[in-house]
Amino acid sequence: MPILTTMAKQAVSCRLRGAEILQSPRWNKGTAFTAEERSQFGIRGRLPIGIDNLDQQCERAYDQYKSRDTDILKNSFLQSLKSQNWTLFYALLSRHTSEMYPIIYTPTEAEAISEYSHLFRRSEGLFLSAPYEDQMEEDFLDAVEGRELELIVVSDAEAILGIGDQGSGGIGISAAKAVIYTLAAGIDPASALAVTLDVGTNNDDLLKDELYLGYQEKRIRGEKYDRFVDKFVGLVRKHQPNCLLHFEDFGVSNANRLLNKYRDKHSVFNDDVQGTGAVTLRRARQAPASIEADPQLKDQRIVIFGAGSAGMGIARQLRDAIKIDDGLSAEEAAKRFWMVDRDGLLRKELGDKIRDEIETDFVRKEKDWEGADAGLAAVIKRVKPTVLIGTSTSHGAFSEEIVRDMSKNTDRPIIFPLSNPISKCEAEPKDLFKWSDGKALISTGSPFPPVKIPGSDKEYIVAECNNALIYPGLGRGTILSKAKFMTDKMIVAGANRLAELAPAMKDHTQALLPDFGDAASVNFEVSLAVLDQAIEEGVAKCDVPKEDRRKWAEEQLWVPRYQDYTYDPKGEA
Ligand SMILES: NC(=O)c1ccc[n+]([C@@H]2O[C@H](COP(=O)([O-])OP(=O)(O)OC[C@H]3O[C@@H](n4cnc5c(N)ncnc54)[C@H](O)[C@@H]3O)[C@@H](O)[C@H]2O)c1
Ligand SMILES: O=C(O)C[C@H](O)C(=O)O
Ligand SMILES: [Mg+2]
Repeated sequence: MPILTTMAKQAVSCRLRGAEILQSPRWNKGTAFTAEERSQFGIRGRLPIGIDNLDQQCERAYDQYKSRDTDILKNSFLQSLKSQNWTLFYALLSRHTSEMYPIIYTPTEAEAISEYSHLFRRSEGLFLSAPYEDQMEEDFLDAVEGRELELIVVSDAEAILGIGDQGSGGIGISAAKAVIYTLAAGIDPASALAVTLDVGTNNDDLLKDELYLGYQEKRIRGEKYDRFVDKFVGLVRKHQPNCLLHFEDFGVSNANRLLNKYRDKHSVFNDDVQGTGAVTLRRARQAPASIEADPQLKDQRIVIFGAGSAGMGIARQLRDAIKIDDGLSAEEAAKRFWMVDRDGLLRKELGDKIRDEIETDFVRKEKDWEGADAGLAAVIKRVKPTVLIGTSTSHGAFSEEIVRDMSKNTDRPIIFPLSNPISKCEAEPKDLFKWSDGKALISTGSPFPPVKIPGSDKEYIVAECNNALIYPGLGRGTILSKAKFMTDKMIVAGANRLAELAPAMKDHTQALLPDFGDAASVNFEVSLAVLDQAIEEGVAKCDVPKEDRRKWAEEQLWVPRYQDYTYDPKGEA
């Protein structure tokens, strides 16, 4: 689906001329500069005489894209296009969204990040590095260039997808998430900034790599780390008080802790904790709707494998939903969960091995777990779960034995191997389908092709349960509302709207989450729900009458379309 269209923008005045305008991805039109603009901006002789429109440019760029043989080469091509011309880059993506999503985002982006120092050609975003802590404000202001930002995506790169500590390569995830905000939620790329906090790396390969480009020391920890992050958040609050601060892929000991530290001080959002929780809640709620027994969430027995940022975020969201729907206490609702991590089931016996921020409600207290085998396979045998969610980064952990055991006890086992990229996924959909005799309801974190249903010409569509289906809309709604904080109720409102948009709501044979090709229209609806909730809750700083909100929000979408320029030495740059 093409990106939503909006009102045409006025001609803008620009003060860049000559090579400068051609080298600015924000302003550059390449061969689409008109004859008049070429003359005004002093670039007539710098371009071939032919003049293209955006469609022609997209056609040429698509041919070039197609000629790259591998996904990583396609990714490099698109990165390079982005550094040259934002309008063309986003116009191309919006014409080929389903095809290019996995190239600019998960899973290919993981490969680009892990090879960052070797593939490096041109930098983007802002690197705040530990040795330059005292110069942080200067570096921040230089990168912001006097703009009023709507969005900052920041990562310290300690837990990139499932591929772990990637040091300075983490800029790739901040930039990729920002791209999705523009593509799926119409955020103007000039009002977004990707940031990496380069606090060192504990990745031995990077520490040894002569070409590594980041701060080549062990990570700073403890008070020093907290001071560094605090200084950064302080700068955002001081210079960009209305900007949404999106945290991405922080390590497990920091993700939830930092979210809780800042969430009542500024508009912050942790995608791995809150975005993943929200999208999985919608997916888990809808799965039972497609089976005969139609059990409620509270009737499910839920095993989550990988009790990190995403696993715990999902557990908390699902627990809160059960609590609200059924009037249960948090403690009672938590009894539906069995959290399994490296040391097996989170159970009382583990004592100090359980991380501080894990609520005791999620730790099993039953005496008969003491001294018992508490590994995943044993837990599946004893607990007989109806839902199994993977956020462990442990490739292949959902074995044939586990899936067959689970399938013995439930008509339609709900199995979501959510770890990214594909090399970390707990199981492949085709295997889950086979081992469950076609009964499993499957969702994955990375894209997978449909599974052929044996003995039929039909295919099972594997819904992609990735936070990108919801975070752009959650963020956009918060930005539109100028809310001081992103509240839990705003997230739930967005998640509920997402649920209504699943193709399966109209036709049970269809996918249980919308397709990524529809991400722009889906996230637009999510953003409206978040905006409504923020206004209703009284946290919004804007107050647009309800009947005008849709049109008002549409008018503010950035769309990849060329505007007319006039040269003005006092214009924008
Ligand atoms: N689909 C999505 O939208 C989505 C969103 C967020 C995260 N994820 C994926 O989930 C995975 C985890 O991400 P995270 O941010 O929670 O990371 P994290 O580091 O915070 O958590 C990972 C957890 O898994 C545990 N673990 C690691 N190896 C294990 C093993 N062999 N057995 C059992 N437990 C093990 C760790 O101890 C940790 O508690 C990643 O692959 C990430 O890509 C997917
Ligand atoms: O980046 C993604 O694809 C989803 C998620 O944020 C992750 O960390 O895996
Ligand atoms: Mg993430």
